[in-house]
Amino acid sequence: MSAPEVVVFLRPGCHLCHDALEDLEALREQEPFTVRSVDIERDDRLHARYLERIPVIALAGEELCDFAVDGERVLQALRDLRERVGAGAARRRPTVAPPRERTAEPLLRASPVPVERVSRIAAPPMPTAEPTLAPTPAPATVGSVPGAAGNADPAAPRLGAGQAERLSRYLQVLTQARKMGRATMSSQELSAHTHVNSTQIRRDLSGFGRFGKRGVGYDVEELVARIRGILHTNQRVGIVLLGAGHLGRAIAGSDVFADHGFEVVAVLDNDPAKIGTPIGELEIGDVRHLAEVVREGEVVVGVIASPAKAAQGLADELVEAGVQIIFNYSGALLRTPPNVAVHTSSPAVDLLHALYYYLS
Ligand SMILES: NC(=O)c1ccc[n+]([C@@H]2O[C@H](COP(=O)([O-])OP(=O)(O)OC[C@H]3O[C@@H](n4cnc5c(N)ncnc54)[C@H](O)[C@@H]3O)[C@@H](O)[C@H]2O)c1
Repeated sequence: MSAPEVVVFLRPGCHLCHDALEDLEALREQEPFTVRSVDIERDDRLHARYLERIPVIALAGEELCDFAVDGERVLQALRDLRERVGAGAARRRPTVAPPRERTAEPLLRASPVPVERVSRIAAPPMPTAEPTLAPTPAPATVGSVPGAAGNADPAAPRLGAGQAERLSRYLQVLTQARKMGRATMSSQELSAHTHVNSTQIRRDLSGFGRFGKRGVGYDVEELVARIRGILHTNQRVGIVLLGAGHLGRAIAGSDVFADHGFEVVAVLDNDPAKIGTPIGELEIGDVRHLAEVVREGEVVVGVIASPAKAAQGLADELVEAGVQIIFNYSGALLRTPPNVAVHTSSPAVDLLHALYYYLS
């Protein structure tokens, strides 16, 4: 019997696919088989069918696993196939001519897809420098940072809102890990800290090149740089902080924003007793100079850390000054034009979420 053929549906640049080929190579020490790579990008039907699951590993027309090689499953399927072929050969033994032994059925035999024969398993070309995240349809996209667009990575793909949100969470955890002196982090660990399952994480990061190393994990430094490039936060983003009270002082004195490339260019308040006094490395400015500060400091984000009753007025002034992203700590329900993104921070939200699962 000639060696059965395992088919791997993949695309170039997918590091999970590359890992799968390496894993199959290792399995060949335990069972004899050949490997055929099929590039799904050469066939629309295969692309539509497998894009979200690559690498998909198949044997004799049956899909065995996706995202990664399940070694046990593949070996078992090979053994089963060997037995089936052996039994078939035994049943046909009375025939005069020795039967031509069955080999594994190629999946999608009629497919016109040109396939690449891999006699020795070799890694497919891995253009790791370019992100290959599939662009998501326009309505769910996240706009690039106004005012920082000149610095945006032109090669970075448009991300869906969910993808951008998850990448921001990965970045937050990885940045913290880096601060704590960590050089690597596994996808399982990233999953535990972000509450995103590790398959989703691997899928999100698979277009970023080969950052993960089996048994070692992601290189924290490299991945931080790469995600920041994709999220366009590898450049300075100016912030104006409104309200120099307890919260304003805490923010100004911490690196909560600085860690991610945000620079607090000014802290403004309306209390004459506070104006002109130091806060962090700055001096508290007069909120009446807001428009000027936004213009000269190339401010992109306005952070409201005032009492709720002052928040709408401050939001109006930010919009008037041209700011399109407002980070609202006050909890006030703000009315803003549709082109302005308001993010309201409430520590209670995450707790409410956690409580729901605890109680139900
Ligand atoms: N989301 C969170 O995690 C979180 C945490 C703490 C506080 N908060 C909220 O943040 C806000 C600030 O809390 P705090 O404890 O720092 O309050 P605070 O009273 O200590 O400070 C508020 C500051 O805003 C200034 N201010 C008032 N009106 C202003 C105006 N029109 N323009 C500019 N400055 C003005 C005040 O002079 C004061 O310095 C509150 O709305 C609070 O509920 C949110």
